[in-house]
Amino acid sequence: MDNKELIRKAIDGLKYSYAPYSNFNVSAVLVAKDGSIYTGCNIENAAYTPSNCAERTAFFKAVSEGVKEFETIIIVAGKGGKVENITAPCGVCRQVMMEFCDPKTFKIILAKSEEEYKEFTLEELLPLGFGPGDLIEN
Ligand SMILES: O=c1ccn([C@H]2C[C@H](O)[C@@H](CO)O2)c(=O)[nH]1
Ligand SMILES: [Zn+2]
Repeated sequence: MDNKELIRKAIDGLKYSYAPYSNFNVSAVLVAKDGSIYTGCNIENAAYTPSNCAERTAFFKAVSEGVKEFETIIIVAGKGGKVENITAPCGVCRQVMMEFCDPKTFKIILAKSEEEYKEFTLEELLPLGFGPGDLIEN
């Protein structure tokens, strides 16, 4: 899938976002190195803290199925499912990305539409990140 198709898939996934408290809908499409694709939406909770971001939903779906090498994530978001701006991943999600992705090559695409998007590496969004390499000798 090219970037446009991936962004379309992310926008389509906004309909699954469960966000009755913030009304801020987020959808992510995670592309693994083997070509497989994992979607994710934010899932809120009446107790608030159990809420999960769209990005982590996608990562945890993939890892729970044995997939741990990733190339790209596409993120779209907006109040009431209307995407008006690009939205960057929260710090917790950036840290989860750091666990499984090469900060120099993992691409984070923040999209407003199929035509308008910005692309970053994980390193750009999480400079000097702390990751597995700091604990495990490779
Ligand atoms: O990058 C982001 C930012 C926020 N959220 C979710 C968490 C919560 O459900 C709602 C408002 O913060 O948006 C995400 O899923 N991803
Ligand atoms: Zn997050």
